Amino acid sequence: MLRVDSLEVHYGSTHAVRGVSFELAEAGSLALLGANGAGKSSVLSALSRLVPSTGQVHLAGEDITRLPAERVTRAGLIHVPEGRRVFPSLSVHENLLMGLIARGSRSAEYAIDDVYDLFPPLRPLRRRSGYALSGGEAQMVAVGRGLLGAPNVMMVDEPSLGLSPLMTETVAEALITVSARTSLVVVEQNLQVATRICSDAIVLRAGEVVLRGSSADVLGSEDVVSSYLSA
Ligand SMILES: Nc1ncnc2c1ncn2[C@@H]1O[C@H](COP(=O)(O)OP(=O)(O)OP(=O)(O)O)[C@@H](O)[C@H]1O
Repeated sequence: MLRVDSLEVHYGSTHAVRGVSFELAEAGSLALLGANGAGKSSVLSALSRLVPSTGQVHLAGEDITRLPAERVTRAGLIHVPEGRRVFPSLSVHENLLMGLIARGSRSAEYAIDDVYDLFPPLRPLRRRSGYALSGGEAQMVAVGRGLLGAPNVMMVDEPSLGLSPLMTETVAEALITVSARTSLVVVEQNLQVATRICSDAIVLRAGEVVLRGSSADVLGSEDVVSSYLSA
């Protein structure tokens, strides 16, 4: 579903992503792990064309390497960014509907009611403004908005960041449900959460892939600990 070859990102003299390659099968799920500054978010930003990069990216067989950001989204590579980016002056319901713009003419995978079923706490909040949401509520809206964009692949950056253990659990359970029918790439600092959501994982250190395998194997590896301790 997604094939990434030899991805490179430079910010001036900082070489943030160094030759990263991976493949994600249909309905596959991949965690991108690593210490602060390892390059995880830069991989997602490069794939969604928010930062310049070199390398090749294929989505569902289509070469999307040179497409501008909005066409990448319309092709179905949907980025749920760190910090959620919920529109403060729109209601929960309106924020969710914004996801439909990304869907374009592709057929719907999820209806808005599916999103409320996935995140029941959002139902009574449908008229509440974005600015009045808690971090967890905003994260549910951000993921729901992504799903309404009919993702071929949804990339979720730090879903548990700043959330309570209970809210982390709600979001993780929802993403596990989503992973049964939607391909996922998840950047996550919380190793346990990431490896529960995703069947496979890669570990980045200083922009390079240093470990890849099933989530169980990666979690059991001693290298993963050292990767987290040394950026
Ligand atoms: N816009 C930018 N301009 C310059 N340097 C950047 C920019 N964004 C990231 N970097 C640098 O690129 C490297 C990789 O950062 P990135 O945010 O991709 O890492 P990360 O693994 O996602 O880290 P974190 O978990 O802290 O978000 C870091 O050295 C960071 O300082």
